[in-house]
Amino acid sequence: MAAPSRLPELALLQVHRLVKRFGALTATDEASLAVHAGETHALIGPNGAGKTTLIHQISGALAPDGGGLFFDGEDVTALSMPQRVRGGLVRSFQITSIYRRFTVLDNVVLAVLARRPAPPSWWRPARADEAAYADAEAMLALVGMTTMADRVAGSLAHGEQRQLEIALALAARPRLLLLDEPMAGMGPDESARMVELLSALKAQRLTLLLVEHDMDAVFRLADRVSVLVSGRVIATGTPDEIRGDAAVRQAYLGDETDLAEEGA
Ligand SMILES: Nc1ncnc2c1ncn2[C@@H]1O[C@H](COP(=O)(O)OP(=O)(O)OP(=O)(O)O)[C@@H](O)[C@H]1O
Repeated sequence: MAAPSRLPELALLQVHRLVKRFGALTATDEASLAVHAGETHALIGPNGAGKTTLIHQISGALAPDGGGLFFDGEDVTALSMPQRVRGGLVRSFQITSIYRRFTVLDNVVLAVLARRPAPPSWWRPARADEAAYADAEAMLALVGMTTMADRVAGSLAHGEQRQLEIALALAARPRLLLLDEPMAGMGPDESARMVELLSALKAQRLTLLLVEHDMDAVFRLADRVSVLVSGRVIATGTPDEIRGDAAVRQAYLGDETDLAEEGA
């Protein structure tokens, strides 16, 4: 038998010909995508292209109508969201359980304790669990919130809350972190801080799949970019390859200058 001309692509996450229909609308139309371990992969596309719908299927919030999802080689298509989270496939900003009257640090400690299947010391005050506090402090350091540890979560500004949400997601020990529009609703200063935070995660080689409209951030952060148009991935490549791709430029006609100028 002849040897294959190419080894199959090794991916941490493989999205294979995924289909999602809403009535007559095909929101995900045989979309395929591979996210490699350790990379920052951005998913971009015009409004209504199906980015959020695709992320929801990857996280397990929505069941696809066809195709499959493979995480670290395992078919996870039929797994529930909690099962995926336990396996390390975690979406940030799905966690709405910020306890507004608790401190920032206590919020992260609770998230650290929650990931333990059966904590042996569940009946002891959380303060007693030094390891959980050490873990939580390390996560706050990673998201740049060490100096905010003792603040009440309800007093945080919008951008700071999103930083905290990333710390909470990190507490689940993700192997792949899905980020749906992390800069949404942020001003320039908050966006710059979020880019810094994501750069820190990238430096740790955490695998990231990022949906973002801020092209400047996308082209600065991403190792590879996939472009979704009408539910289909029409191109995947490095930021330079994507910027020069004729089909992508065509799809982004209205935003062409954005693509050409940002991150250049
Ligand atoms: N629950 C739903 N029921 C019906 N149609 C839906 C539903 N969710 C999304 N859609 C439709 O599916 C298509 C893709 O939507 P989606 O929100 O995934 O796109 P998007 O690329 O994330 O858009 P945006 O960039 O504007 O956030 C749109 O036409 C949208 O109206």
